[in-house]
Amino acid sequence: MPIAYEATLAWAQAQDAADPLRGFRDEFLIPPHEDRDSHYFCGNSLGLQPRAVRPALSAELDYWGELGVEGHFKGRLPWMDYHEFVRDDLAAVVGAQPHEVVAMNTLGVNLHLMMVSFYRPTPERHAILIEAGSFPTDRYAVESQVRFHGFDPATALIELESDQPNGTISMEAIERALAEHGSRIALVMLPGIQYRTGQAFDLAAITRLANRHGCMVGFDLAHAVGNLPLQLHDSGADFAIWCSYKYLNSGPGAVGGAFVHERHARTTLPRFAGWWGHDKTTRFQMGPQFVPTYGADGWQLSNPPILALTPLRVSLEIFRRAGMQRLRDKSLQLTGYLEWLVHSQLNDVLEVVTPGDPERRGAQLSIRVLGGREHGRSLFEYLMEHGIIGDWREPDVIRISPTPLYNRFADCVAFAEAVRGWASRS
Ligand SMILES: Cc1ncc(COP(=O)(O)O)c(C=O)c1O
Ligand SMILES: Nc1ccccc1C(=O)C[C@H](N)C(=O)O
Repeated sequence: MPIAYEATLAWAQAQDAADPLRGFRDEFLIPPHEDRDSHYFCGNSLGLQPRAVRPALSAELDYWGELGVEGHFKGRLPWMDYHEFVRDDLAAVVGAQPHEVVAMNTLGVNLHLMMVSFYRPTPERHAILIEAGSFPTDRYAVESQVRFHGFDPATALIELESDQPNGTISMEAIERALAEHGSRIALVMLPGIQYRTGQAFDLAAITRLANRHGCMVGFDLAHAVGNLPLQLHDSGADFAIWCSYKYLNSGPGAVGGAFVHERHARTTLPRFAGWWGHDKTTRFQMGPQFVPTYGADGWQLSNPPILALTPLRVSLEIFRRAGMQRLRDKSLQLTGYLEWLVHSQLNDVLEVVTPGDPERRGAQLSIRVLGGREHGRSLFEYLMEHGIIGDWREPDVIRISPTPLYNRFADCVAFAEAVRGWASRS
């Protein structure tokens, strides 16, 4: 049953007190503003630090200090197999089989590595479908891959234009693009959640459509991982990639991730190879012949950065305890409340860009200030000065993302009060 929202701090605090996930907030360091906690709505850009990260890092440094090279084989979690210690929890977060996921590299690097295998252009079929206004890395990566294969981005890059209010894209638009260009599209490469609009896409429906036209399908899940419960295996996508510094709270520049569907686990498609992708039972025979490990692990190049994987391991333990579905349930309430506050209290100054249907969004609301960009910048700066931490995306959007692990209903009230303070300033 929908909750009857109220705009008061007392009501919000009562919700926070009754929240079954409320204890998780204490597991994070909340950046202070003056002498209090800030209202941190920027988990869509850089998630907060779990308190358990520092001691876990310290433990690895101790192993290194005490064991040296022996740390690869000894210690509580020997470094040799370290990426495997995050595998099951990562698979649970993205809805995959454990051998379909690997934590490695960073998002942009993984996007390129995946395209090496899954963008196999031919003269007849060499186009890539991507959304117009995509995150720059995605645009640069697909364009550079097209050029790398000797094709011309002017014809080989098909950018899906928004056909709905506020820059969002309907399934019908995707259907139309595939009906028109499907036979020449080699790869459909779309986001799980679009970074600027906050729109969530139906991965399974897109994959079904694309497969009907014989296209490979990959998803950039930077803004979806740890935000929406995903079912990557069931979606049927060929691959997906993501970063871990947003909702996964694994720290600036954290180790990213990749999903490769089980049907490609033994693929003979080309890939860029390195020794950590080689079958681990024979890796140390040091032979010249590359024999890829079954599954996503076979795309690894290097032995993993242990100090960088540690925060991911710690963070994923938190996700295991919280559970993606419980996080999503709270997220629906929190973001629904924030949206309700904007619509009912602030509609003279703000409009929400993100779709109103909760199934078509995650935690993030992209908000536009009525009256134009300068008003938007002014509100954004006012919010930051008052300890309401969101982010600004050109040309005119403020992104506010209440995350269920550490945000409270009371944060949403603080946001609304700050907007009112800005609107009524002299
Ligand atoms: C959608 C999207 N793609 C790509 C990137 C770039 O990722 P990285 O710098 O980790 O390669 C980001 C932001 O980090 C992003 O939001
Ligand atoms: N790494 C950063 C460093 C500085 C400022 C932003 C970022 C981001 O990651 C932004 C994020 N990807 C976004 O969706 O805008």
